[in-house]
Amino acid sequence: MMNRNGMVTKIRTRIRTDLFKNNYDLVGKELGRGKFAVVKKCVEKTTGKEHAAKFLRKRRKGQDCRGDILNEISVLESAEANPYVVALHEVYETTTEIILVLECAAGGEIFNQCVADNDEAFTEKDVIRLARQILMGVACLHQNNIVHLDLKPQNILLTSAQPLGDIRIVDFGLSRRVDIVSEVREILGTPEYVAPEVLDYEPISTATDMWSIGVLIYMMLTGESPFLGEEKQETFLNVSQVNVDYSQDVFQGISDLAVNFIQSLLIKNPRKRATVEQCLNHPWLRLDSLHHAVEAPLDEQEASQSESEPESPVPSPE
Ligand SMILES: Cc1cnc(Nc2ccc(CC#N)cc2)nc1Nc1cc(C2CC2)[nH]n1
Repeated sequence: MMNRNGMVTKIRTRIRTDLFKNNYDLVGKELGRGKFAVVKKCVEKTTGKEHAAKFLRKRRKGQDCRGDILNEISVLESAEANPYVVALHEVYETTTEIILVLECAAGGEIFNQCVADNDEAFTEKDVIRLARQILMGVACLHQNNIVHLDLKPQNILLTSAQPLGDIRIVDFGLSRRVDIVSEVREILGTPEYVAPEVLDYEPISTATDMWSIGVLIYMMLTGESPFLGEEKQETFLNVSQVNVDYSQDVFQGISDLAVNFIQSLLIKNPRKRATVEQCLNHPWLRLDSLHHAVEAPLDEQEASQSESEPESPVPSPE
């Protein structure tokens, strides 16, 4: 069943009402905290396996938000077959909260690598591999007519940071089914990463996520947030005017194909933006396979080397 703004309230997962703490021990410090949720690492008593418990308050600002939480669960269920969307293990309910027991991605947020200094920063080859995984996860959502609406470096986790593992897309608290939702009632997401149509209260679509992916890849390659201003208003203006710095200062050592990939996404008109399928076919993502190609004769290698990118780590912000 779907309510007025495209949120599903029917789910397959059994909601347990026995005590979460009978089956799990909470360990270590908090993993994350939002306005209405806190995430803590926990260990399942019967298996010793680590999970992440997301405690979601059912009542927010005096409103019953149980339907929103069931929507998040339903989105996780629809992507359960995709390896790059975080897996849902169990669900518990108390009088005040719903607890999602989720797969634990031990490597944490890619945000930390985006802002890391040189030796821990991503190489372009790392970013190509991780970008492909992000796109395959988002493709699964878009094929189910679901938009994430909060794609940002804090919501892309790693199974392992050293050695660099695989990504997991998390936090479907703002997700919507696009076949129902065409208008945004309030500004969703984080200003630095949201598409112009969200700021202009215009219809959202799968293209709204593609803009955010453009911002994500820009940050993973350069360590800089393309639209971030001193104040929120400046950030909004930068997004609305698509003020992006593609200069050599920011992109030195990064391939032209990578820049072209980002430019195909940071486009104001949503209809002109690349779709997730078009991104998965972009030559930049095949650059990585070039490095494994049979060694070309030296003169061809030097020629191709000028287009493709050296192995140097991407620059961190000054
Ligand atoms: C090691 C770790 C470190 N930092 C975070 N941050 C974080 C980011 C976004 C959200 C927002 C959400 N959802 C919650 C925590 N999550 C971690 N592991 C998780 C976190 C999770 C599931 C998603 C909670 N599995 N493994």
